[in-house]
Amino acid sequence: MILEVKLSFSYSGKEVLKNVEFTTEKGELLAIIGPNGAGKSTLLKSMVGILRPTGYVKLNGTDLLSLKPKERAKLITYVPQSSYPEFAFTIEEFVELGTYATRRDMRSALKRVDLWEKRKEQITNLSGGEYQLALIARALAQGSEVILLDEPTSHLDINHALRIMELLRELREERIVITVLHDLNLALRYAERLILIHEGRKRWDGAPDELSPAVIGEVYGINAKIVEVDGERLLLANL
Ligand SMILES: Nc1ncnc2c1ncn2[C@@H]1O[C@H](COP(=O)(O)OP(=O)(O)OP(=O)(O)O)[C@@H](O)[C@H]1O
Repeated sequence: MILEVKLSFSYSGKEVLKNVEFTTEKGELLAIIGPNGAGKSTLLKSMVGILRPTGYVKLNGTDLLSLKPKERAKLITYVPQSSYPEFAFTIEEFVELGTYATRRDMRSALKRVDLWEKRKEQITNLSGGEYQLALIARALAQGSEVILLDEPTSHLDINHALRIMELLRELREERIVITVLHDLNLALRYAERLILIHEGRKRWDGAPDELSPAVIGEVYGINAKIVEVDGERLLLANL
């Protein structure tokens, strides 16, 4: 399974995504990093067809952007940045809603994120972290080959954040998983590949081990240092 992407996008004349090009495959957890306003969400929304970019998103040679929305939705799923649900569904209704999920898909997705026991509860009763897990379960139930996540660990405590990263690492064996991450240390630790976006362009692309503090420092406008602790690379930063 191979995904080839080349995209540009403008918001009413202002180009915010400038010919961003990359290829990824199943088995590689790909993290998109970059400062606020760099174009990361725009990239994901363009890939899933919420926005109408120019370029292509080819899955095994088929351009997903040329498919009808219903057909596209079976192949690529987007987990948005968590915003609080407005309607009082139960968790199981929420996961089934608007997807092609069967009851069996729904059950296995909820079990996978540890929400099966709570399935009869109202979605509005969940904590921020549990709601994020429900969003991910909904995407899993959809069963698409490509899953895009926009900052799945924001608002989460360290325990939930690590659980989600472990889940993504597991999922990347079965699907193409691309996630926007703000937490660079989570990205360094869990991703196998990083793409750094800056001012709408791809600024850097490579393995976390190869990312230099100088590039991070320049793009984020900080003094960055990478130290090694117990074999893991950790980013330290100050202004
Ligand atoms: N609806 C919109 N109309 C006009 N400009 C927009 C719109 N949404 C985003 N932008 C602009 O596009 C650029 C990229 O925004 P985007 O949300 O993709 O950045 P991001 O990297 O995801 O940022 P963050 O990390 O803060 O979520 C920003 O300059 C932003 O102001």
